Amino acid sequence: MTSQPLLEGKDLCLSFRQKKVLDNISLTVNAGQIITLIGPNGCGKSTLTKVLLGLQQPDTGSVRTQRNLRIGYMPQQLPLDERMPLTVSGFLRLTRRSTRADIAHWLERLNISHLGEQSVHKLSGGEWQRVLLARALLVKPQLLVLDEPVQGVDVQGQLELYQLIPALRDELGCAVLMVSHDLHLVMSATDEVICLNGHVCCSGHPETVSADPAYLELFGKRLDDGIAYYTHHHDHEHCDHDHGHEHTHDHSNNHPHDHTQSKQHD
Ligand SMILES: Nc1ncnc2c1ncn2[C@@H]1O[C@H](COP(=O)(O)OP(=O)(O)OP(=O)(O)O)[C@@H](O)[C@H]1O
Repeated sequence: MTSQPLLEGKDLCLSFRQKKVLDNISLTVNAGQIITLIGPNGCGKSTLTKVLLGLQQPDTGSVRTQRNLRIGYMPQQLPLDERMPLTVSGFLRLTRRSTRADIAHWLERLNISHLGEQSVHKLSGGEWQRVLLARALLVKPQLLVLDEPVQGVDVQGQLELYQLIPALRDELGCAVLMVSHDLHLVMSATDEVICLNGHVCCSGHPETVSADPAYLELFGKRLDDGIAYYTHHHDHEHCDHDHGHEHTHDHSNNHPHDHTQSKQHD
């Protein structure tokens, strides 16, 4: 029996001042799946995310979500009024139906318990990202939507956050839709990649996308320039070689896809 998708966007088009930002994009998010949208700056990743969340109307196309779907959204930016005194715990209590116990749980799970009474205006970029993630988790999401979750986070912190995402998916049984600039950083944390540049350039398992001519056209130059990149070594077995979607992972510890050892410099 196949279950209904959590979310389905069909033939989405959107232009801003005659510039086509979304060009006939369709995508489906199924329960438990981690999907990553990648693409260069300004290619429409955040816009697509907002359209899928119903925060932005498409010109044409449709979005269908499962009834009463609980979505935890971590936006790219959340401007706060600097004049408003607000602690981290106070900020998280603004989330609907959040309890003190849930807040304490997520602060501890994300290793930021020590920040509970700190002013939200005095946090580092990486700390703020974790607070925003805690806020998204407090709604007990069936779908977690993360727009550039590692923005302002140092490289070690980025690796930790990307290792955390599949673990959170397993703990909550939720699906994840996230936005990233860097396929090689996220490839161990994602089941499917959708590479955008207005339209969908290519999509599929991260290994497949990283070798796709359309992906290399967009990102290949970066590798030629000699910037550090990752080689991904599988620690799991694929059941379906043709489609590459079904695979079993070893989730026996908190870091189910620890690929940090495979970092290679060009
Ligand atoms: N509300 C808006 N009005 C006009 N133009 C917009 C609006 N929102 C986004 N754009 C434009 O649409 C394009 C896509 O923006 P979007 O934020 O979706 O890109 P992105 O892929 O998320 O970029 P980045 O990686 O830099 O975050 C950009 O050229 C942006 O300037």
